[in-house]
Parts: sequence; C-alpha cells; structure tokens
Amino acid sequence: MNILFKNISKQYKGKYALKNFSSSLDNGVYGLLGANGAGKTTLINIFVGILKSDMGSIVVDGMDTREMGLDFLSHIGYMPQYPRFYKNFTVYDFLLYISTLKSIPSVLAEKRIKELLDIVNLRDAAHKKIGALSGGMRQRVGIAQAMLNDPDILILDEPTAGLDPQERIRFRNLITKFSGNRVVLLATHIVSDVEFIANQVILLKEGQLIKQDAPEVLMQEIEGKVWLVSANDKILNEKAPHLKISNMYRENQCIQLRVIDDHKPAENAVCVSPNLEDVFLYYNSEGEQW
Ligand SMILES: Nc1ncnc2c1ncn2[C@@H]1O[C@H](COP(=O)(O)OP(=O)(O)OP(=O)(O)O)[C@@H](O)[C@H]1O
Repeated sequence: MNILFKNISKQYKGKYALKNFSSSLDNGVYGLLGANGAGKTTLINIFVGILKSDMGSIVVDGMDTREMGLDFLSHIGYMPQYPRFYKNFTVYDFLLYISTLKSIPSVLAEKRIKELLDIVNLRDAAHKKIGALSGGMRQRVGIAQAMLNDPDILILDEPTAGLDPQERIRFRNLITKFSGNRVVLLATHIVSDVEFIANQVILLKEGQLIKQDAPEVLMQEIEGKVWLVSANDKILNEKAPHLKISNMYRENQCIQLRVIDDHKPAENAVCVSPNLEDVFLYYNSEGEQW
C-alpha cells in the first residue's frame, strides 16, 4: 500500500494550519510528531475526510481518495484525538454498534470484538458501561473501535493520552504486530510513543514538513550536537540562559544539563548520543531556558 500526500494546504482565517504538505507512505508505522498546533490533527482530519483541504490531493495506491468515496473509508480505521462515546452503552454493545456502522456482518463482528477485547485488555470490562470506565480504559475502547474493520490504514490521533506505562508498552507492541502489511499513522507529541516502533518519523512544524526519515537517521543527523554539561555557578549564571536545554538533573552538588548546540557549549561539555527527544527539540523548540 502506498499513500501520497500531494501539496496539501489548509488555512484558517488567512493563517496556514498546513502548508504544501507532501509525503509518501508505504507499509509500516509512521510517527507524526509536532508541537501543539503543528498541524497534526488538521492533516489527519483531511486524510479521513472530516475536513476539506484548500489545495492538494491524497492518492492511495494510485487512486485519488476523492474518487474512491466510501470505498476509501472501508480501508481506514480512525481514532480521533477526543473520541466521543455513548456512556450508557456497555463496551461490547458500543463495539457492536460501531461494527454495524462499518457494515461488518454480525457473526464476524462478534468474533472480532472478542479478539479485540483481549488485545486491548478489556475482556473483563466488556459488559461495563462506558461511563463507568477510567480514562485509560476508554482510550482503549477507542483503539479497539478503530481496528474493528481490520483496516489497511490505521490512523490514531494521540492514542496513548491517559494510558498508564504498562498499557503504553502493550499499545506499542500491539501496533508493531498489527502493522505488518499496513500503514499505521500515529500522531503524537509524546516522543517515546514512536521512538521504538516508528519505521519513519514525520516531523511537522507550523504546518510544514521539516523532516521525514527513520528515527536512527534523524538521530544520526544531529550527532555531535548533544552535550552533557556539568553546570557550575558560572555556567548556570552566564551561559545557561542562552542554551537550548533538553533536560536537567541534580547529581550530588552539581546540576547536569543536556544541551543541544551546534558547538561545544562549555569547556567541560561532553558529547553524547542523541535520542529522538533531542531531535524533536533540535527542530521544534527553543528548549527549556534556565
Ligand atoms: N477550527 C479551527 N479554527 C481556527 N484555527 C484552527 C482550527 N483548527 C485548528 N486550527 C489552528 O490550526 C493550527 C494547527 O492545529 P492542529 O489542531 O492541526 O495542530 P496539532 O498539531 O494537532 O496540535 P495539538 O498537538 O495541540 O493537538 C493551530 O494553529 C490551530 O490553532
């Protein structure tokens, strides 16, 4: 499967939410990373047809999605950033209802729902009302409903919001297993969600694509630009206010700064291997100022 985004633009009141976004996606997991307001949801909403772009087109396996009509929808599974549920429905009934909307035959739907309840670890909650679930459990119902039709293209907008660490790991493993011969597009600003599972990271900044590559390539590109600095008073007072700091922690009497800089930021700075969070900050932020 191949998805081509061709020059997608969208403006709100004269301001670009998405500007000339072009990208090609083959099977695999894609992490759509960007700061708040970068345009992730706008792109996804255009992709799933909730929003019309001002310009551009999306081509799936050589066909314009606008020409595919409802057939396109049968290929996708989608979980919105803020899924809405019928709180009086039980988990099982809600999934059955969504199956009906997706025209999944009932015998097949029942089997699939049972599988998915196991996958998202909600079997014991199957007959609980959605209104009585925790936020993280509801989130898992959202993930399950997106996967009901066994989609070729799975689009998840901030899927791990509210999940505890164990469920996050479970989610990542689930996506890896699921993604074999499909496209999974996962929008987030939580870097660790995609660091270990994304085949490619798509970095969005202010509506524009700034990088698309494998995480290890992106990390390699900023090799030599991430430093650990043991901060004495002089560094803290004079230098730190001007540094892009991705992390700081106290070690004994000293504060250790993780600094992103094209040049060695201090005499005692030691160059360290970049991680994806450094990449995100390198392109996206001014860093935490001291
Ligand atoms: N309905 C709207 N009306 C006006 N501006 C909008 C609307 N929807 C989005 N925007 C603007 O478009 C830009 C991109 O928003 P979008 O929601 O796509 O970003 P995002 O990357 O998903 O952010 P977040 O991580 O906070 O969800 C932002 O500047 C936002 O304020």
